[in-house]
Amino acid sequence: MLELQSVVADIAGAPVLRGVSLVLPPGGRVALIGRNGAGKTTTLRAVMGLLPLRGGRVMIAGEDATALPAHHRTRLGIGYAPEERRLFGLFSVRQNLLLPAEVLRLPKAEITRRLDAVFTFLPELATLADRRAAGLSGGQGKMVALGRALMVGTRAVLLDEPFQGLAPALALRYAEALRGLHASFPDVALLVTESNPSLLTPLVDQTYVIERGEIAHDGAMASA
Ligand SMILES: Nc1ncnc2c1ncn2[C@@H]1O[C@H](COP(=O)(O)OP(=O)(O)OP(=O)(O)O)[C@@H](O)[C@H]1O
Repeated sequence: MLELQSVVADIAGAPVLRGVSLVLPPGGRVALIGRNGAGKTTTLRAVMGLLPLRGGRVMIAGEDATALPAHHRTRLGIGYAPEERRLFGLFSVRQNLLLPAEVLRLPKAEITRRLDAVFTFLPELATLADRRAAGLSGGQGKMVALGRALMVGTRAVLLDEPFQGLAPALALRYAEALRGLHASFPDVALLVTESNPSLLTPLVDQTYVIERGEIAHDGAMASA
């Protein structure tokens, strides 16, 4: 569904990704584990087309997406929840969820269908729907960011360190939601980053370890 082939990228003249290759199969669940600064965020940004590549290719659904602008990648069904959520504070939770689907000019009935599916999957978002995003806790905001990624991520969602800064009870709830993702959205593949492998390994089929911009190790995990 998604494949990085020897992706090389620099930031401010310094090499940050040094030939990263990874495969996210359709409906698969993959973790990208690495210390702070290892290149996890940059890898996800490379998938989304948010930084120029010096080498390599990004394949999405069998198509070479390397030269495609970010909004085209979203249109191919990739939802992205960045680490720092980036919600619109003055907008309600519902408006934040609707926005990316409206930007894609999806038909109204399809947007409603997706919003219903997200509310069924994350009922806490239905409860918060009319609240302004600015008034949410960090953990609530992470849930909204997950829901927002699912509004457009019909093929894959990319979650950047979703557990970072979550209180333990919310981390448990978030992990429970990720465990249920496949049952509710069987076609949606999951690529999730984290610095602490113990949080994610029970939730994924495959894990890649990134160190200083290089994939150091990959292996299949026992399924949850
Ligand atoms: N805007 C920038 N300017 C200069 N260097 C940057 C910039 N953004 C990232 N880097 C560098 O690129 C490298 C990889 O950063 P990246 O954010 O991808 O790491 P990460 O694995 O996601 O870690 P973190 O957990 O800190 O987010 C780091 O060495 C970082 O210092």
